[in-house]
Amino acid sequence: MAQRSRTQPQNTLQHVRRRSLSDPLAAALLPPAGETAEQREARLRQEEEAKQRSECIDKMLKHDEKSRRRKKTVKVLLLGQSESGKSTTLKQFQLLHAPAAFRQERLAWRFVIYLNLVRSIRRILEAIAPEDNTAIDDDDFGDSSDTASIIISGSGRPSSSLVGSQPNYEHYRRRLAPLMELEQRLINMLSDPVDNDEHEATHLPPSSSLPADAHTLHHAGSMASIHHAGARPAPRITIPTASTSASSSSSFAYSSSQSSGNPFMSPRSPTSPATSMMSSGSNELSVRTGSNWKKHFAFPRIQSPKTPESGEVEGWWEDPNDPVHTLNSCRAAMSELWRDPKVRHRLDEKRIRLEESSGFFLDEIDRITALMYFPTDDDVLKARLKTTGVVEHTFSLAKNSEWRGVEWKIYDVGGARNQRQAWAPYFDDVNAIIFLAPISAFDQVLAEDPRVNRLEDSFHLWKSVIENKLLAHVNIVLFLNKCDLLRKKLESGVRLRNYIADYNRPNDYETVSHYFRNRFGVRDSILTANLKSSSLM
Ligand SMILES: Nc1nc2c(ncn2[C@@H]2O[C@H](COP(=O)(O)OP(=O)(O)OP(=O)(O)O)[C@@H](O)[C@H]2O)c(=O)[nH]1
Ligand SMILES: [Mg+2]
Repeated sequence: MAQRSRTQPQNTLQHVRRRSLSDPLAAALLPPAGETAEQREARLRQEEEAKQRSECIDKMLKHDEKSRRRKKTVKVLLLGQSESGKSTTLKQFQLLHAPAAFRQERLAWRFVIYLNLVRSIRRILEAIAPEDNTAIDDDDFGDSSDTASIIISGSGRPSSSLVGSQPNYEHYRRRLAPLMELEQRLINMLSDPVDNDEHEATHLPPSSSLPADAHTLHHAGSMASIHHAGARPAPRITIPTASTSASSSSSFAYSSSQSSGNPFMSPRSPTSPATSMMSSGSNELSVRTGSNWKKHFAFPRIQSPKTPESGEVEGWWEDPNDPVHTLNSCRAAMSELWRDPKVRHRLDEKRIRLEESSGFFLDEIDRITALMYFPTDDDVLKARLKTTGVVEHTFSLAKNSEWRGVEWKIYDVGGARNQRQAWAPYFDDVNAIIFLAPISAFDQVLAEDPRVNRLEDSFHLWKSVIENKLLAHVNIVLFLNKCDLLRKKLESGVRLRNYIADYNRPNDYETVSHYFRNRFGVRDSILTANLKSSSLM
């Protein structure tokens, strides 16, 4: 055996020498001629060590690659103006992919839903207030600058015939006064849950008073974490505001009081049919909550059974201080108010369509004010809470999904104008952007600036995103959102032609939505270029 092992390398050597005639690499690796037995042994030992080192490196590389694949992260940024539906889209992701966590938090949304309902009631009371005193007393209603979201469209002003002959709604105001006190209490509760730590915001300034770099956030998931707006260095980037960019680049053929060059009809124009356009949520209260608000409210105080002997369930409804009691005691007055034909007529006169506004729960007063009300998935999706700052949500898809092993990070941002400066720092680091444009908003104006049409703002925001060089490598998905509201709006007789003068096609949903699809740039050359550079086309 020993003899064989000594002669075998010589045979191999001869073989290699023969091969080396035609193989330059093999020739370069040939042992030196006249190699002694000791030299050969040392060389073979070195070769063996090198081979082991190489195998070890291969193993490490394979391991690194495996763990890199295991930890692959996809980052998605949700963009769009305020109330475009970003947080709702995120909730839908959560419901689909992390339903257990979503459902665990449902109870926490109870207070947001109550607040939405109370604010709709306040909005009605404001609308039916005597003409010479449209603002409701601060004593009754807290900060009167905070109104619920409303949608107003069409050309109508309140009929002058109503002035002076208004029914007296005083009894509603009297019966519903406890709700106005409750509104403030709910706001305080949401902003200041008892287990908030001292580093989190614990107060609720109206949105108008939020500093431009507001960095306190609310989040919508147990897996959320907070990103302070200033946490990343911002690359140089400009997101033009609609008011500065509207006149120059729009390819929209909107009619207008065109002297300004603004293709959208000005809501202030005396000749515009949009004279009564109002903000969708003027001075909407921004609830600045810390990350603990859901944790605090999500754990129901339910004990079942109440005692070993009884089958009764004990819960929050037995706490006399729970907000549900005030709501429950006002439910009859709320229902009467909402069903009162004169009140509805007044809302129609003022072109206020609360049923299309954010956080609309007026059709479900009885269910929502029930003592044992527990929000459904749909209720949570419908609940409206404005986002301030940027919130990061992390989750993984189901194990059997083709995306298993991939970690998803979704960034939900505030869409109001004073929030948009927080977007840019995320641009250089995301894989995809989902941009939401609510196409039902063609007859609305921004809450932050009632001179700007919401659709116009959305369009210019969209353009500034797709034209942005920093985003040239990013996959951009456009969601034309609130299609259900668009359909309802058109069916109720609101005419797109009144807002886009050279729109001369039918006013049905299919034609209008197709028109918006085109307008939002599926044919846009810049979008095409961006999609090409990101290998999507
Ligand atoms: N009817 C209808 N309502 C929607 C749709 N998408 C969102 N909403 C509602 O619109 C309201 C506003 O949606 P949000 O998701 O809070 O809007 P946002 O873009 O996060 O707004 P900001 O946080 O202010 O930037 C919520 O009450 C949602 O339930 C939709 O497609 N149809
Ligand atoms: Mg939001």
